[in-house]
Amino acid sequence: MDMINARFRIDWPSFTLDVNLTIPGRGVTALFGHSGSGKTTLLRCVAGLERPSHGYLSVNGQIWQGEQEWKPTHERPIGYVFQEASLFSHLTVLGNLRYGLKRVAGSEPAKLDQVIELLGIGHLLERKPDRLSGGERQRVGIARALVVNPRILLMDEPLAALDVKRKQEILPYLEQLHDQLDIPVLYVSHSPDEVARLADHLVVMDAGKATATGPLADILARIDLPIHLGEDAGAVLAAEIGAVDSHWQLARVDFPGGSLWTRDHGLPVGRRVRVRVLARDVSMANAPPSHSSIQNVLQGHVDAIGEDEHPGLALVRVSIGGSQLVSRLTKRAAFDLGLTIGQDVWVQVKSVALME
Ligand SMILES: Nc1ncnc2c1ncn2[C@@H]1O[C@H](COP(=O)(O)OP(=O)(O)OP(=O)(O)O)[C@@H](O)[C@H]1O
Repeated sequence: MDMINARFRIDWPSFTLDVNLTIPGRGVTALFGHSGSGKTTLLRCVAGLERPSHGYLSVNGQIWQGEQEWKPTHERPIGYVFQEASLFSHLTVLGNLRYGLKRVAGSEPAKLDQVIELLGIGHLLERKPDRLSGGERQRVGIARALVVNPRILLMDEPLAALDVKRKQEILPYLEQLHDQLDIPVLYVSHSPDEVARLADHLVVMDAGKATATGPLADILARIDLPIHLGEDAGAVLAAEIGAVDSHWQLARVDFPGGSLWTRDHGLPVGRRVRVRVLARDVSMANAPPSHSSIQNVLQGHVDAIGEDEHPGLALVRVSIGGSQLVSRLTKRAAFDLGLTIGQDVWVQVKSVALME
């Protein structure tokens, strides 16, 4: 089975990286954690830019680092995308992509046309980099990383240097990477929103260690992790558009165990989507609510109770059929409801973010 196995130990005077990871060999794995937790250092180890004293790395069956082996960076088939794309200013976009192609030694280059289409940069090919917006530059940077036909794509906060509008512009292209690329992507981010939209798999980094690793929905629904997300705490559900109410312009998203109504985005019935439900938008009751303007009411049972960042708040995980939602409520409300593990509850969901 396709896998990435990575074991690295680095001892610097003020920082130790010590990880032992198995990551799927396909899809987007986000390396998520606070500043200084070691995300970039881990990415650099995979790229061969750091040489850990103890290390092992195999990427889908190829060993890049072992007891005896060490492949230097230029022999590793990687694509690397940084916060800001450093394009050659004297070359056009096409010139920059062709320059990238020269790096391909021995292996078949990616199909240039496919990469250009994937990133939607066909209309920019004759432009020089100084006539591109930040988001366009970054799309060209990603295309350049892909033309070398890498076996893994490493992305280090590729949206961090962009303003909100540019981020929104580039996110749909990044979302397509899941479906269209058959190589693994390691994506460094400290934005919960980006991670919720883009990642399939999550590695949570804290002080040089990987404190949790697993499928995105499972890790986000864990309420016992040392990394708290504050206002961004919540769950992500894999769902499908189940029905559209064109009169009220609403769409129903179905997920294992239930369904929720949200604004219609014009997506067809049957389309697979992701749904993000923030913990602050989920309230709880121990009887079915009778007079409420909130239409999204689901029945489930409490399966975990944990601490929030704020001492007056609790995080409660509720299991609904095969899915889990997280609710954030005051400890006083939790006490008043007499919440215990296994208790039946009704959750009301005030707002649902639909991600295509
Ligand atoms: N070459 C180096 N020598 C010594 N210490 C280093 C070196 N490179 C990074 N560090 C330290 O290692 C720690 C982890 O840095 P790293 O850049 O991997 O964190 P990060 O999680 O990517 O942070 P950010 O989100 O801010 O980019 C930091 O304390 C940093 O100062």
